[in-house]
Amino acid sequence: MDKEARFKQTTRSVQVMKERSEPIVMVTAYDSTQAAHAQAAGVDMILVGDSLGMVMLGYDTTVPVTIEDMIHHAKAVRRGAKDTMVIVDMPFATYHQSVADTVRYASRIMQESYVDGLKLEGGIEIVPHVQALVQAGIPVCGHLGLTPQSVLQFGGFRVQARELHAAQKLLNDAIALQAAGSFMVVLECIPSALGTLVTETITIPTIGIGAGDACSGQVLVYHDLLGLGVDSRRAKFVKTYAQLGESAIAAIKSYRDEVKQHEFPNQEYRYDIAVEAISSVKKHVQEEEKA
Ligand SMILES: Nc1nc(=O)c2c([nH]1)NC[C@@H]1CN(c3ccc(C(=O)N[C@@H](CCC(=O)O)C(=O)O)cc3)CN21
Ligand SMILES: CC(C)C(=O)C(=O)O
Ligand SMILES: [Mg+2]
Repeated sequence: MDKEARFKQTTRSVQVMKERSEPIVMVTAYDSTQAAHAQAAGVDMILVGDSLGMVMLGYDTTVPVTIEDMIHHAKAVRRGAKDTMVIVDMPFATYHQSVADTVRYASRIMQESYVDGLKLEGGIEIVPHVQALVQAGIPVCGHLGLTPQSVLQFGGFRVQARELHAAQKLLNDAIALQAAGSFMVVLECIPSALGTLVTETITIPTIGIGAGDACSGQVLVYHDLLGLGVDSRRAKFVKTYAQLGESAIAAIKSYRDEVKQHEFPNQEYRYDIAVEAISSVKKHVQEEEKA
């Protein structure tokens, strides 16, 4: 992999990318190997999403994901992609208590995993928390539209902000997050015309996932874009660029068959020892048994 110094994006450089209409590419990663893949592919930034609860830990939603889970995976991602901007999701209900608690949780993630910023779901309701994090020097990314930590309130993963009032609220939320000092905002699962309107209205970059092509950048979940999932159910916004799940199953089947048929490990995969050495070992064992 390339050892040359790599340009690492910053809050300022992604702002410039929006101004120059240069698309920002983000992908999720949850461990050091996935992070190394993302960095080697040259993405602009990596998200340690709380989607890790669903794709890595087998939960049905992101609600059970803890601060410890996030720090554990964020540390691994940081080790695997030292030269790429890494953003981490604050997990469920860790920025809804006192502002002091929010700063404490956020500081733990920043200082223990050494990442470059945090992402929080929500709009005007969380503005005091966003302001406190920004005051503490933490780069904050917002997240509007389908905010999966509220899936139990939404009654399922569904397209958001299709009605006038909800669309108006989302635009106001984006403006409020920008005013609170956010450097970027993720727009998830909303009509593409609303993604365009938000991107044109605020000056900070927007990162879309199911929010159309006018956003300043795009994000996809690692497992979705690589076709790693066993579950074939996926959102409309997911484009699958490989079928690695099928490849993995086929490879493990081949391994299984070769072991069962005594084909693996053949000579190529074995270690040698001098014939005299092994016969002396045998002799030694036989003498021990007699004694
Ligand atoms: N693998 C994975 N990919 C994701 O993008 C993702 C996660 N997990 N987990 C956390 C959230 C949950 N997300 C989801 C999950 C499901 C839909 C979904 O099924 N959407 C329907 C909407 C149907 C409608 O309202 O009309 C779709 O068909 O797109 C959307 C986003 C996005 N995030
Ligand atoms: C889907 C993205 C935006 C996310 O929040 C996650 O992966 O958790
Ligand atoms: Mg998330």
